[in-house]
Amino acid sequence: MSLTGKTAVVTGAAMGIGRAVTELLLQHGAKVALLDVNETAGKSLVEVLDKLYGRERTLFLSCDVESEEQIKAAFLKAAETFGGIDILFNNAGVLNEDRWERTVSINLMGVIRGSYAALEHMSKLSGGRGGVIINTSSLAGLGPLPSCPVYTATKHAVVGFTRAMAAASVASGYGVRFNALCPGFVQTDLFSAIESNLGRFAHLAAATQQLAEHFGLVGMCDVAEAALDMVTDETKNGEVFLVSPKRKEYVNFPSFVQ
Ligand SMILES: NC(=O)C1=CN([C@@H]2O[C@H](COP(=O)(O)OP(=O)(O)OC[C@H]3O[C@@H](n4cnc5c(N)ncnc54)[C@H](O)[C@@H]3O)[C@@H](O)[C@H]2O)C=CC1
Ligand SMILES: CCCCCC(=O)/C=C/C=C\C=C\C=C\[C@@H](O)[C@@H](O)CCCC(=O)O
Repeated sequence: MSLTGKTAVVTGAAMGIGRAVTELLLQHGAKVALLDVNETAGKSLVEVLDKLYGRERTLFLSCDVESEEQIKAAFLKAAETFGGIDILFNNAGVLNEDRWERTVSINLMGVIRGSYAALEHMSKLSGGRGGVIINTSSLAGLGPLPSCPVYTATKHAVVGFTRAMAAASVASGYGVRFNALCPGFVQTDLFSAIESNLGRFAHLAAATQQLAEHFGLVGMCDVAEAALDMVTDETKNGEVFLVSPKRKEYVNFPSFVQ
């Protein structure tokens, strides 16, 4: 699928992985609505992107994915400004084992809120053109990170939600593909702040650091390219892309169908 003229919405777009994927989508010709709760970072990023890609191709919208109302308003604004929505990158996420209910609300419920709001614009059943939704999970969505059980649970849940929605979309005729991105450790603010966000598991910080050293850091470009692959390859639906320093591959899950 060519991205020229396509419209994307990216949550958590102001920094880190969301920013990298936003830039790659722009480089490939898409128009991007950048949604983030951090207005300062979002607005200053859009100023930079406007100069590189043109003012008419970017739009910053202040949006907290914990709020269904804010998500709906932002998606409506994006669709009205750009003429529909073709791509959603549900990426906003936090790691905070102390404020674990908020972690569930952002990492899992934010993905659900975003997906359902996007379907109102993207589903062929509601007059949309179809398209693709990519949800950011993690390597912690495939195996446990002992220092952050709630974060691990949200990321496993994102994988399950994505795969079930992919099947539901086919069965319902939405015309929307759903795929999940599972990166290993990436050097971002979320990663740098681990030690202060582990709550009752703070004593496992050193072990997590050792695990990160064992795995190594994934390059931001590799993560963004994996997301792009799942956007542009129209054969990919219900797929999960694992991106670690040693492995860049679609995950094979066991089949329980006889
Ligand atoms: N950094 C890493 O090692 C990995 C990160 N991930 C996932 O990637 C995603 C992005 O994380 P990073 O780029 O590392 O983090 P980051 O902290 O660099 O960026 C996260 C962005 O999301 C925004 N955000 C946070 N809460 C929000 C909310 N309620 N509503 C809207 N925006 C919100 C932040 O303002 C920020 O711009 C997350 O879902 C994270 O769990 C997955 C695997 C590895
Ligand atoms: C605590 C920092 C978290 C930073 C953000 C994040 O999501 C990073 C996750 C990175 C790595 C997670 C690794 C988990 C590893 C093991 O559980 C391992 O068994 C996973 C194996 C998956 C596979 O089948 O290869």
